[in-house]
Parts: sequence; structure tokens; C-alpha cells
Amino acid sequence: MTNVGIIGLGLMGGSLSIALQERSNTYRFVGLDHNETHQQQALELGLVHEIVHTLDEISKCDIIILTIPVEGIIAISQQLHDLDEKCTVIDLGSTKAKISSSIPESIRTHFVTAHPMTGTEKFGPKAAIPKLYENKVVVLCDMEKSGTHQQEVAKKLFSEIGMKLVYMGAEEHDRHAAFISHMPHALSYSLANSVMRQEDASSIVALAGGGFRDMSRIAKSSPHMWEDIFRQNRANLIEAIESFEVELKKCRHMVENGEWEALNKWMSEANTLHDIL
Ligand SMILES: NC(=O)C1=CN([C@@H]2O[C@H](COP(=O)(O)OP(=O)(O)OC[C@H]3O[C@@H](n4cnc5c(N)ncnc54)[C@H](O)[C@@H]3O)[C@@H](O)[C@H]2O)C=CC1
Ligand SMILES: O=C(O)C(=O)Cc1ccc(O)cc1
Repeated sequence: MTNVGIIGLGLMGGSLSIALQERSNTYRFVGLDHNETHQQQALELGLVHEIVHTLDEISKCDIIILTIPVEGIIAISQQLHDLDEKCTVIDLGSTKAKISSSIPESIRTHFVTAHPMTGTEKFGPKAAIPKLYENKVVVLCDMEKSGTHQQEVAKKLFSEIGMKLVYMGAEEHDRHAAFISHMPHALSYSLANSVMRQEDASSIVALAGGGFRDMSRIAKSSPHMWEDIFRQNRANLIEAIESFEVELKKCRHMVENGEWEALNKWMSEANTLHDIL
């Protein structure tokens, strides 16, 4: 039996437990969460077999999964100690550079820093879903800093739930993530707020079409989680927002000046994104 400790019983931790339980009965799940309602829900939903209340109890597990907001991951990693030689700690945070560089040297080889490129705008144990990880990419960062055993454990775990493994340095990961994930969340929050400041609720309900719903979906995401991500990836995010502002200004300029041919060409360039997605 492999004992898995999950710190943070929400969408990511809960979905990981469901996926592993569907594929094997050799795992036993122990959970830690600072929210009592989430502890209860996780037990009721069968996401964990047992709730514990201290890091010492979780530290005895073979595998420890960190699925709490990214500032919490750094705080918890400072408190983990006396880990068994074979213990593997895997964090699933959306940022990687600050996490990777702040893990104490004494436990660095125990750690694997990973980012599953999958998720939803929902959060908490009730948001956990079975197929979240299937056929999706997980980016494994700074793997040369992890122990040989820990690398193997993480690769086996992510492969077992049907993920595709991609390797990258943590700094490089954060730059890509700023453009492809973090900036789009900043835009969605901005879109939601700008429309709500101009339009009343009844007009939004009456007129919201698919496009507006698509683009504002991720504005429903957890402010706690995203505040931490924006804080940790601040410099890259600012650069990504600036590059977006350049494009938006181009669009505004062409509309203001009636440059319709140029606007049409600029839109056709954007169309090509979906040739590669
Ligand atoms: N939501 C998403 O789509 C994705 C999230 N991630 C990352 O995964 C991590 C977890 O995200 P979710 O599962 O979506 O969040 P969530 O909000 O659904 O779950 C987090 C859980 O951790 C608990 N928690 C928070 N701080 C804690 C602490 N210090 N000690 C104990 N429990 C604590 C909360 O009560 C909650 O139950 C984050 O680091 C996030 O950046 C990565 C990929 C996708
Ligand atoms: O809901 C969506 O479309 C997302 O983009 C979810 C998401 C959130 C955070 C991540 O680090 C990765 C994926």
C-alpha cells in the first residue's frame, strides 16, 4: 500500500485522488486542509480515507501532494522536515520559479515541482472531477534538482493518470505560463469588471452570447489562488500585459482611424492561432 498525503483538498488534490483511485487500489489517501467544511466534504466524497491535522502526520506518507495556493506551498515547504529517504513531495502550483528556489536545501531532493496544464474555474472539494488530468500535459520543472527515486515516483504517478510529461526549467516555465495562462486570467477579470461597470445585470443576462461567456468564464476563478500566482509571477505577468496592451492599442488605432484593410489583416493573423491549437 502506498500512502499518499494530500495537503489542500480542492479541485486539483481531489481530482488527483479520484484519478488514482480509478486506476489502482494500492493507494491510501490521507488529507490535510485548514477548512473544516472542506475536510468533511472530502471525506464524504471519498477523496480521502482519513483527515489529519498536523504536518508531522502527513510527513510519514510515501508521497505528499501540495495542492494549496502557491504562497502556501512555499510556507509549508519551510516546515517539512525529517522526511524518510524515499519520501516524494510533489507540488502542483501554477508558478514554479519561486517555489523551486525556496525549497530548503535539506529537503530539495525530496521535491518534484510540477504544473499540470489543466484545470477549471471551479474550486473546493466539490469541484473535483475524474478526468481532469487525462491526456493533458504536466510540466516537470528543474528535475535535475530532484532525487533519482523521487523523479521516478513522479513520472510513474503522472503517467498512471494518463498525462503527457514535458520537462522545463522553472524560470522558462514561468515566462511561458505568464503569456499562455496568467495574462489571459488577468484579461478575463478585466473584461468582467469593465462590462459590469457599464451594463446592468438584466442587459448582461439578456445579451450575453457565447463569446462573452467563453471569455469571462475564467473570471469566476478563485481570487485567493490567483492573487498568489500574480504575486509570484509579477515581472513576467507585467511583460505579458504590456504585450497585450500593444495589440489592443493597435486595434483601437485602426478603428479610430478607419484603417479597415489593416484591421482585417490583423484579425486574419489572429485567426491562424487556431491552426496550431
Ligand atoms: N485551479 C486550477 O485550474 C489549477 C490550479 N493549479 C494549482 O493547484 C493548486 C491548488 O489549486 P486548486 O485545487 O484549484 O485550489 P482549491 O481552492 O480548489 O483547493 C485548495 C484547497 O487547499 C485548502 N488550503 C488552502 N491553503 C491551505 C493551507 N495553507 N493549509 C491547508 N489547506 C489549505 C483550501 O481550503 C482548499 O480546500 C494551486 O497552487 C494552483 O495554483 C494548477 C493547475 C490548475
Ligand atoms: O479553467 C481554465 O481554463 C484554466 O486555464 C485552468 C487553469 C488554471 C491554472 C493553471 O495553472 C492551469 C489551468
